Amino acid sequence: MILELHDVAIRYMTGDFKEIGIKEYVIRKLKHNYTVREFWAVDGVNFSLEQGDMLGIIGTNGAGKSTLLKAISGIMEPTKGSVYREGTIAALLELGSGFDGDLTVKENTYLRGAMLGYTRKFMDKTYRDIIAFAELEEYEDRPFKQLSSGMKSRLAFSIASQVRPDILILDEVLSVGDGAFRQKSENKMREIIGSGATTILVSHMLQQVREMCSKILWLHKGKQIEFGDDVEAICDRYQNFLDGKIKL
Ligand SMILES: Nc1ncnc2c1ncn2[C@@H]1O[C@H](COP(=O)(O)OP(=O)(O)OP(=O)(O)O)[C@@H](O)[C@H]1O
Repeated sequence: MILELHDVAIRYMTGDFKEIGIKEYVIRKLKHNYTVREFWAVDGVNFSLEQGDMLGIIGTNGAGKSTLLKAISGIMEPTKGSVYREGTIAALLELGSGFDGDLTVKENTYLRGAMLGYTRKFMDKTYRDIIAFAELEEYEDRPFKQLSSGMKSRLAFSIASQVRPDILILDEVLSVGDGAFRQKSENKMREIIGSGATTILVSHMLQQVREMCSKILWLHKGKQIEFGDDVEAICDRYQNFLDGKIKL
């Protein structure tokens, strides 16, 4: 067992103090219309993964997929339940975030490596491969903010995939970048899966999920509809739901 989620639920508070700021808070308090609404974006998710699994998370917009990934990667604590993970974890969420625009591409690469728990020595050894894979040799001494968004995601993908985490989380990563890079990143993903890493992928491209994943988690409005290794059957039912043949 490399990852286990037990009854995970995540609540967002909307309109609370943190979101609206102090001025608005005081105004609303004085007018007696300060209300905080709670919203459960993820509610009651249970599943576990073994080493080498590739999980595909599917569900329509707002199903809770990205929110769940944040809890899995540790960016967010679940409001209820628990997430147990083993080994190193690298998450490619909101590509390009977590970088410092004013630092160079090289500095950012080392920084990201350190955030993933890798030593300077390891990064010295891996750095050239990271830059070569991202095809950013000409940019290594430029400030990160000068990269195009496609280049930023290439760098993020390259770092996460070259450093070989035990668990790799990808949020729609394979749909960014141009055609040539997409092919290259898909091949890299297969290599990572082949090497025994556990991978989690969120994708709206059902065909990609069918081809690459060994397990499927289907979320709808925060609830877990299905989880299992019968990829074809779950994807078929999800497709039927998308086509309006199944109601939830
Ligand atoms: N910071 C936030 N505060 C309040 N509500 C939020 C916040 N972030 C997300 N939500 C809500 O939580 C729900 C789940 O959002 P999430 O981004 O996890 O969905 P998703 O399945 O990844 O969607 P998509 O496929 O559109 O990317 C949505 O209804 C969204 O509006």
